[in-house]
Amino acid sequence: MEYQLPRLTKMWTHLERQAGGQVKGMGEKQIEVDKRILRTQIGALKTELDSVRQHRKQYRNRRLSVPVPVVSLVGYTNAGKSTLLNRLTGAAVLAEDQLFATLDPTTRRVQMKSGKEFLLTDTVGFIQKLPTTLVAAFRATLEEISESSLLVHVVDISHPLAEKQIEAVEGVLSELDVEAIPKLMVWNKVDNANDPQKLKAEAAKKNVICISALTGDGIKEFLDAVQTKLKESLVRVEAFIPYDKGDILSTIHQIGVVERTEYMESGTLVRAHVPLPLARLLAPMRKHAVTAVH
Ligand SMILES: Nc1nc2c(ncn2[C@@H]2O[C@H](COP(=O)(O)OP(=O)(O)OP(=O)(O)O)[C@@H](O)[C@H]2O)c(=O)[nH]1
Ligand SMILES: [Mg+2]
Repeated sequence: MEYQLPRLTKMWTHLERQAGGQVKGMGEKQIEVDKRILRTQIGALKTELDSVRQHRKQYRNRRLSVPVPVVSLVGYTNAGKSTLLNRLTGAAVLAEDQLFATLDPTTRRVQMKSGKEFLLTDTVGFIQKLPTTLVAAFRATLEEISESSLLVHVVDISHPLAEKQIEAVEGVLSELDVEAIPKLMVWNKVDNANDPQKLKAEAAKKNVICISALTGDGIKEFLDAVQTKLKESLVRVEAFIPYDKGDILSTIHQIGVVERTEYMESGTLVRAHVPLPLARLLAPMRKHAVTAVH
């Protein structure tokens, strides 16, 4: 609509022509009315975007209290992100969690066979040459990408312009300031490719995972790769957990890798590798660790 606004001018000149120049300024008036309607609609949409933004922020804050790593699916529109999310919902490894389902409809909790878990989030698809004003609008839904532990870039490798789409996605990502977040590239729709075997050989060389969200091909490899990447992004912490915070200790065991625990008089001293959100949550207890050691 913002794009349309300054381009309305020429739309009504035919009215004047039809009237044979009798009613000069007729089109002019109509343009003003149209502009007013557009401005009202733009205003309403902006208010709505703001409330979406607020909502998602609340989701994120609530998620922080359950510090499971968040994995975001990003990629060009139509790459198969939503299909992949849904495929995982159907897989045995995934536990649909009511809590999260109500928290955020585009986020699912995935539980691995190892017992580890993560949240998988679907995002809006990217497109080429996104106008700057649109980037701003999308930002509301894309903000949470920047808080993920891992970005999974889903590519429709069967698309003739796959290379260009990859570039476009990387371009948008660079605008979102997420360079520091680990990434995993996934070539989707291998079932649709001319030579799936050749593609898989090529992918193996590039550390890319080949999947078909449609047939389920490669899903196990995908989950393994996510697991490995998440492990690599863990942060080493040492914290003192008081006995009345036993739930935190079990969370550490559940989503982190525990190196050492030492039971002390008033709590447990634990050394572990944990996802960044959990490390943040443990920050106040890490101070205690210093006093406990000395
Ligand atoms: N052949 C084939 N088709 C697939 C595969 N995965 C997804 N599709 C199809 O691709 C189309 C787009 O899938 P979506 O999951 O909606 O794509 P998306 O990335 O979520 O798209 P946006 O939400 O627009 O960004 C659908 O028609 C899917 O059925 C796959 O592995 N193989
Ligand atoms: Mg989608």
